[in-house]
Amino acid sequence: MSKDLQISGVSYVLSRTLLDDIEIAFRAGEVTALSGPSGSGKTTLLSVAGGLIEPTSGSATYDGRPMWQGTGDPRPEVAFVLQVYGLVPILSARENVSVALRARGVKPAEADERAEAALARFHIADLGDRQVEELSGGQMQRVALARGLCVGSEVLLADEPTSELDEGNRGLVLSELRKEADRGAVVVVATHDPAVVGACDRHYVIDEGRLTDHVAAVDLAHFAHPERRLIEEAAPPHFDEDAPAVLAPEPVEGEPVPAALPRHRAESDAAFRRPSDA
Ligand SMILES: Nc1ncnc2c1ncn2[C@@H]1O[C@H](COP(=O)(O)OP(=O)(O)OP(=O)(O)O)[C@@H](O)[C@H]1O
Repeated sequence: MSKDLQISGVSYVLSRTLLDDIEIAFRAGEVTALSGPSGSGKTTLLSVAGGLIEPTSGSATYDGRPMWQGTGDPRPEVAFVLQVYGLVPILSARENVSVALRARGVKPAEADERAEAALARFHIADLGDRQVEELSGGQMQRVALARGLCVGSEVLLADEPTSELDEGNRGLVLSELRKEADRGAVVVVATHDPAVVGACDRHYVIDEGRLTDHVAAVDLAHFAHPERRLIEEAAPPHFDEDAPAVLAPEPVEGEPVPAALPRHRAESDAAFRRPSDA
């Protein structure tokens, strides 16, 4: 049996539906990108996929076994790189990595040695003794990556692992994620970064908790404009289908009256079109 991470008919409902009948096979040996607008359900899907939360219906299974174990603890073969890092601020960078190994039964001396090597993978071996609370956001992100990747997990779920990194470090992270896939792991990366998506083997897009079926049409550049994202998070274009045209700018005395601007959602915004719109 292939060691894929199978998401079968997964829905997750709280006061509203956060995931709606998701069907994906995350393949072993591949790096898969998961993208979509902010709040579309990427983190929620990773949480179901890794066994942190129980789906309302459907299942996540790896190697034929359910990810949800009834406790919210992930299976031992799963590792996360969390969006908020999940580091212990008062521990050193090395200790933060080492505890993940010790929790998996690695003896302290060996865990420290492997932690050192994991930090070196992300070019932060020199920060090993530094308390995490003294690190920059990008440095913390690399510690979280070192911790996620050091355990040699079979399933690696990374939530926006490059959001704080410059181009050079992003390339480094991508090549390390690739190594994880090359040794046979399932690697899933939730990301807004087109460069990350471009480096992955497969790409799925979520919109309002649903998997879209027009992946090829996604305008990747859309995700790269933080200012545009901020505007759209305040008033997502796909939520206001019937919104009137944006108000015309104030007229300036002595100049022709300006025409109303076109609607915010442009025809080219395929990334945010629902499949039913196509
Ligand atoms: N515990 C919760 N209770 C209620 N709503 C929740 C809960 N967790 C998440 N949500 C909502 O579920 C939706 C999906 O959230 P999620 O974090 O999965 O999105 P995302 O695609 O990862 O977003 P981002 O790109 O901003 O990280 C959001 O509208 C969020 O507000």
